[in-house]
Amino acid sequence: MTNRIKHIVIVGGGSAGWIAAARIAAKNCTDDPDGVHVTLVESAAIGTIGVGEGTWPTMRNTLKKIGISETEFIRQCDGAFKQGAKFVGWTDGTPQDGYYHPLNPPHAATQIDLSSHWIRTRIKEGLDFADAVDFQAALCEAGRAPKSITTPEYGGLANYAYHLDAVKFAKLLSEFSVQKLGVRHVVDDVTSINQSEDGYISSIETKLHGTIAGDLFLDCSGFAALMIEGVYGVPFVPCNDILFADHALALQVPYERDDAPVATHTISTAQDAGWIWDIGLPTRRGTGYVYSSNHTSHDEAEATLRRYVGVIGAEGSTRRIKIRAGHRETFWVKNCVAVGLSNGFLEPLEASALMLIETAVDFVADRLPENRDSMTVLSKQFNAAFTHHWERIIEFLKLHYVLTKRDDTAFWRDNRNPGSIPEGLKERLELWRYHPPSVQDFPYHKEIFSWPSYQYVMHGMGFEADYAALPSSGPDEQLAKHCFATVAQSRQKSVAEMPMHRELLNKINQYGLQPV
Ligand SMILES: Cc1cc2nc3c(=O)[nH]c(=O)nc-3n(C[C@H](O)[C@H](O)[C@H](O)COP(=O)(O)OP(=O)(O)OC[C@H]3O[C@@H](n4cnc5c(N)ncnc54)[C@H](O)[C@@H]3O)c2cc1C
Repeated sequence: MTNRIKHIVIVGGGSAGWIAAARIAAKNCTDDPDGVHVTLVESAAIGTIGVGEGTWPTMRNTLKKIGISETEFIRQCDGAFKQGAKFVGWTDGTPQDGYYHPLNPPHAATQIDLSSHWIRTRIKEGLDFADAVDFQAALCEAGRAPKSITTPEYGGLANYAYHLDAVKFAKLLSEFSVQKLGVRHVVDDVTSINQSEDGYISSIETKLHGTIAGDLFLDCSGFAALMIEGVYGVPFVPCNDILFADHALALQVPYERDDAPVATHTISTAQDAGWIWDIGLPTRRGTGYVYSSNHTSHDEAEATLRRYVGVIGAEGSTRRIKIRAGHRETFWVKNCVAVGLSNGFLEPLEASALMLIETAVDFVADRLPENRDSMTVLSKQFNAAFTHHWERIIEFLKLHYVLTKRDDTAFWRDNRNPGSIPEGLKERLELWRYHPPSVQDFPYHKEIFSWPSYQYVMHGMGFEADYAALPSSGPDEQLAKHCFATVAQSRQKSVAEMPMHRELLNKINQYGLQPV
């Protein structure tokens, strides 16, 4: 067979490059010298973005497939468990304004939709949607872990993801890929890229290592987008008319005491011109203000972040990162696939960037093209999938802004301007006024944010729904009552039985989890 795809060249050694190298090698490389092999080239001079500390639960599967133990991951990456996000001050900005978007779906999700029953009964009792339909928000509020030390690796009582140190994560993946999976690591600058007559990339030129040839090239070069933009000139599709944040200011904060609680959810607190993330790792917190420079100055943003962290963070220095919200028009051209920031980037409101990297890498690793013919078909599927993913993620992030009732600053008022709301979201919100978001609204089999996420955000933000026409009596009502009672019990039981998050992390660092 001519044009067999054997040599994969990855340019870039950030999270995208190393997740790709590890997954592709773990799945496809063997000792056969004539088989598939992977080379990763990264510049020593051009750093990685170095932030990106929240994952989705998909990371558990990714790490398992790569072959890294969960204990090692937690130890090496300063890792912690993430059970969702708490949004503070997003709805009306009053002191009691806060809701959870947990990672567990609502209870008995395949049998009943609890939305209308919650509106009819529980809401009157002052029970938040997330608390009424699942126990995980209670675990977060109590600082309890999603599993215990005897739970096997990658398993849990509750669904969970991770908080991690991005620089340590890239280092772990790099060492594992080189030592255990046979990935060739070249530290060098890519100076130019060569194409053959048919437009396919044939090789890259490096400063010290000369020419490196390949059959399939992954552009993981971050915002530089060396191949997807540099070679193929694929246009960038901006969405700053929908999502206004254009800068992030990051600041690491120490704990006041070594035994201070570690939050088991990301805290996202609304501000005058954006929002602040707060992520708890065992040894420090990572915080940052994501803001629109059209609605505040850089100095005021710095002051806002420093006010939020207080004296404990006063010594730390901030790092400003520009956000160019949007994505490529197309993502896989000929034998070049853009993965990570070269593919696109949005403000990290629901921490979906690493998940998109995993989605892209799953696609390539699990169905590595055999030859150029199959690559053409796969690239069409990949491009269709990523066009869909970006459209839907933009809508989901915008949902958090559209449902606000805040009127206090131009940032929040501008966000509700109908001209800034995608038509697809407007349409679906109209439907969801009378029917809760359901699986039928998300027909794509690998949806990034599906109906449970929409329900948590919409009900969390007090979306005004009219579900009066939905069944409210008979078997449906009985089942709903039973579900609410079961959730109330599991809320109490899980909070009583699960260890405190920091206690579990200490134990994992000392003894380790049970290997799978
Ligand atoms: C403020 C902020 C917060 C974020 N928070 C989250 C989060 O909570 N969750 C989440 O999932 N994601 C988050 N992200 C996104 C996440 O950080 C990135 O998606 C992820 O790190 C992937 O980056 P990357 O590997 O594509 O690019 P980078 O980390 O920028 O790596 C680019 C690589 O390309 C190499 N390179 C570039 N040019 C050359 C050249 N000429 N020759 C050789 N090598 C070259 C560099 O050396 C580097 O190794 C956040 C991003 C930002 C900005």
